[in-house]
Amino acid sequence: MDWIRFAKSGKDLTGLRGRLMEVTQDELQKHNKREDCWTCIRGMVYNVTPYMDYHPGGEEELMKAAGIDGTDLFDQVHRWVNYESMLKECLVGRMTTKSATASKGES
Ligand code: HEM
Repeated sequence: MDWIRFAKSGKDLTGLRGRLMEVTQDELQKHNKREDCWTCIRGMVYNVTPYMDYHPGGEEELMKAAGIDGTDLFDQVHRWVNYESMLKECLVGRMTTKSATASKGES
């Protein structure tokens, strides 16, 4: 099956059942493994774990952006790729604008 069909198959690709969350830097960094991989592109955080096997550039390349802001890496290779449309079902949420210190102690 190709990625677009897989992504539209109705599976819960983020594990969040469609809910979006505000993602802190700390949280993003935790998801830096092959089996649990998030990356951030232009402020939006995506769970790219299900996309791993489908990425035309391969797993190793995609893993370079694991748990970090992958915008620069992404732009260096393929600025024109429509990731927003491709990864719509993988959207976890937006990076929080709060600084790590400001959000400490908040629940
Ligand atoms: C996270 C979202 C990403 C998406 C949706 C994505 C999507 C794609 C797509 C659609 C292609 C094929 C492009 C084409 O043939 O014109 C591709 C190729 C490639 N991607 Fe990504 N990519 C992502 C992230 C990354 C990152 C972070 C890197 C590097 C660190 C990367 C490295 C590459 C490389 C090296 C190729 C192969 C280029 C080639 O052989 O022609 N990608 N990617």
